[in-house]
Amino acid sequence: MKIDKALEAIEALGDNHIATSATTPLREDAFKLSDNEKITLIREDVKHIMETLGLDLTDDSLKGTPQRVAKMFVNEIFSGLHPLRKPDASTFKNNYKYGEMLVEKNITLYSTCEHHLLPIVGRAHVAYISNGTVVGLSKMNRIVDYYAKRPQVQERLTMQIVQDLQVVLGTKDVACVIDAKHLCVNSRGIRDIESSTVTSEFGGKFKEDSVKREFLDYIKLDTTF
Ligand SMILES: Nc1nc2c(ncn2[C@@H]2O[C@H](COP(=O)(O)OP(=O)(O)OP(=O)(O)O)[C@@H](O)[C@H]2O)c(=O)[nH]1
Ligand SMILES: [Zn+2]
Repeated sequence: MKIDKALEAIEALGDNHIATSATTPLREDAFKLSDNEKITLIREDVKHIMETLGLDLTDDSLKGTPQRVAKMFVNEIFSGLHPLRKPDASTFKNNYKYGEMLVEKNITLYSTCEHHLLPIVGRAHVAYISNGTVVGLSKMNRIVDYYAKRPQVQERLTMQIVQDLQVVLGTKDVACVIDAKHLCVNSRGIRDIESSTVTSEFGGKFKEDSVKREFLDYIKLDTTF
């Protein structure tokens, strides 16, 4: 069942290469190799990088690194590239007729900057106003995590979260704010440890000043992460 769903998703991608700017740029053959085949190839690539740097891969502490990094790329930090891993977002009818904004705030976010392959660490805040459908709370955290587990730019990540929830909930009234630190800015290059990046996407009613303000008041950006 899940495989059929994944194949559908892969086909949809195939027809939609250019799509919107919020689509992760993927090759047409992105899912031809199995995860295990990818791990084997990446292991050799990491080994090559380490050897080129002059490291002795017979050392007890280093010898497992290529396999460890390959597994981490495929199964963990870039696992959200695979449509098969998209979370099932259980939805329910809004029988209790809750008509106000729902905010899931301070969602822990770990992603990877696609320019340097260094961590992005921060918080995502997601909100929606139901038009008859509600989604399980944890599913919002899961959707954030799924898109975060890709090489990302923060702008695209923010838009992907909103666009996905708009489909799941059948409404444009969805918003997301992300406040995150990019280690490529904090730990290398300009090495500005204090700066963080805020991005936002406001759909439907969230474009209205009063609704946007209510959401921003709820989340009162907490910069302690
Ligand atoms: N817009 C955007 N830029 C990002 C994001 N993550 C990293 N970057 C930036 O991507 C840019 C890449 O610029 P380059 O000049 O090619 O890279 P670089 O020589 O390593 O640049 P420095 O980081 O300034 O040393 C840098 O300015 C990064 O700060 C992101 O999520 N969104
Ligand atoms: Zn970067």
